[in-house]
Amino acid sequence: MFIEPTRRREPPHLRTGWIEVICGSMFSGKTEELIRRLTRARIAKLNVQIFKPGLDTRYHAENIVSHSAHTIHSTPLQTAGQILTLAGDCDVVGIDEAQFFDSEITEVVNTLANQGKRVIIAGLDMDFAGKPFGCMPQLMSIAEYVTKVHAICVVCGDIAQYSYRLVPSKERVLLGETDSYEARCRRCFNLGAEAGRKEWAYEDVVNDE
Ligand SMILES: Nc1ncnc2c1ncn2[C@@H]1O[C@H](COP(=O)(O)OP(=O)(O)O)[C@@H](O)[C@H]1O
Ligand SMILES: Cc1cn([C@H]2C[C@H](O)[C@@H](COP(=O)(O)O)O2)c(=O)[nH]c1=O
Ligand SMILES: [Zn+2]
Repeated sequence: MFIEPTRRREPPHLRTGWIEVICGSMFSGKTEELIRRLTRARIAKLNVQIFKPGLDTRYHAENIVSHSAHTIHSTPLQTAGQILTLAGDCDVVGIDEAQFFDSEITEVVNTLANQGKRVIIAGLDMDFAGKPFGCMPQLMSIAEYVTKVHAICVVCGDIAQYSYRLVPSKERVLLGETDSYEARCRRCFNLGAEAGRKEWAYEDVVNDE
């Protein structure tokens, strides 16, 4: 369980911000963990601002909603650069579905942390082909704290780190839920691919970078 650093007690001129990344497959509890940390920050009476990419409209146009229906209000944005303007003088910035933001997000979160803010980011570390997703490797590199959470493989019950796509699309971005994806362990993910239902070559995946 992630416990918040106690740097808040330091005098303002010594206080620094930092970056936390919560990553994993679909259904692994990234959003629940993000909401848990942001809720605790609010209980600590910190000023919290929460953002998500505008394209993620699956459950709600504005709210961040977990698969288990936990929810918290957020502001949907088109570009990462907008976060800098809208974060204002808040203490904590939360970002969900970070893999969908443009590459400027890395510079944006560094700037926020350098301003003394705590930045908590949740996102998919791998796409449906099992390849690193968009800006996530960069964000994990620059973060002070990285938490990888795991789902349960729906085939065998083992620990799952892959998001297995059930529908025949090779587009990297394809919004969906249990209708289109299931959590799978390494073995069951590879067995699915070998069975011929999922023969994704990396070159076939639309590279958005
Ligand atoms: N295969 C699965 N493994 C674990 N949890 C699952 C699975 N399928 C559905 N869930 C539900 O999803 C919740 C996690 O949802 P969420 O935080 O939105 O995950 P993520 O943001 O990583 O996709 C779990 O608490 C559980 O209720
Ligand atoms: C693997 C994968 C996922 N997506 C989409 C599917 C969902 O709409 C989100 C992930 O949501 P979650 O909160 O992590 O469950 O991303 C995608 O577009 N491409 C992919 O490869
Ligand atoms: Zn499995």
